[in-house]
Amino acid sequence: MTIENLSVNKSFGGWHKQYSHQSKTLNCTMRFAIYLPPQISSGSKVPVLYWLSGLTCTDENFMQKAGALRIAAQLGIAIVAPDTSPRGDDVADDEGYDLGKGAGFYVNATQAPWDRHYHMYDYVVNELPQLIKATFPVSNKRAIAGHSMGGHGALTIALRNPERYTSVSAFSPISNPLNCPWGEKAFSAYLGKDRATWREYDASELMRAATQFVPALVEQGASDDFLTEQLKPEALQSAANASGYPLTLNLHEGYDHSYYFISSFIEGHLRFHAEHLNKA
Ligand SMILES: N[C@@H](CCC(=O)N[C@@H](CS)C(=O)NCC(=O)O)C(=O)O
Repeated sequence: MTIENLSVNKSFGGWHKQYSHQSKTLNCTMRFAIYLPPQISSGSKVPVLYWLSGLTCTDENFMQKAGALRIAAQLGIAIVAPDTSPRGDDVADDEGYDLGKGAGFYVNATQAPWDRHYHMYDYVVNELPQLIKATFPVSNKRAIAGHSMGGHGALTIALRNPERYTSVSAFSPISNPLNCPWGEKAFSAYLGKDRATWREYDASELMRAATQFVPALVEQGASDDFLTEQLKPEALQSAANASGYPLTLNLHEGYDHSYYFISSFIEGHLRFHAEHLNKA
């Protein structure tokens, strides 16, 4: 496992770093970012929050715009931000911003031409955490969070792997991709026509059937342009009610879909994760 360091920036006493590596799972070269808090200087192993970004993003959007690093430094949490899809000239793409590069949807594609590279589910669940553990001073404690498409990714990954994550949170997640245009377009392409195969990537379906619980926190802006057609947090709430899932869903008057919204509430999410990551 060779990885190459691309950048280092000291920030709030810790370090923001970007790396590239050859991913076996995605069959291409990938970039990710990690924030290492100051606590690693004393030889401590720190827990990790994985952040999954939304459509059109790379590893950079969250690290530059969310205002998370000051709080992560205080709390002693590392943050890992992967890219949102496989990358490279030989990777299949689409003209739309909501399919192909920048839009991997955190699934394992089964349909050509996408199945050659688009295995973001396995990358985030298996390969990336193994690489992070082998390379950085991190403990086995892991949490996961994300925005929009990344909120869908974080919720579905935590719901399917409850033993791996202490907590999950999301901003403006695509909560019911089976029943929205973004989800229908991406899942038809990546997973094919059989909608039965889509269910394992739908947060509301998974939450409704859940028997093992990972504490979940969701933030949603009431003035988000995507709220009614694409995001459907009411489907997630009704699923949580059905299974008794420990979901806290907060709706915020006037906030939209942007990083202005995320940066307004990120501190609460980091503190929520710290509380669960620091439990024995
Ligand atoms: N039509 C929009 C949709 C993309 C969008 O809103 N992306 C969100 C995630 S779903 C985002 O985080 N954009 C990058 C940013 O704000 O830094 C665009 O192409 O700009």
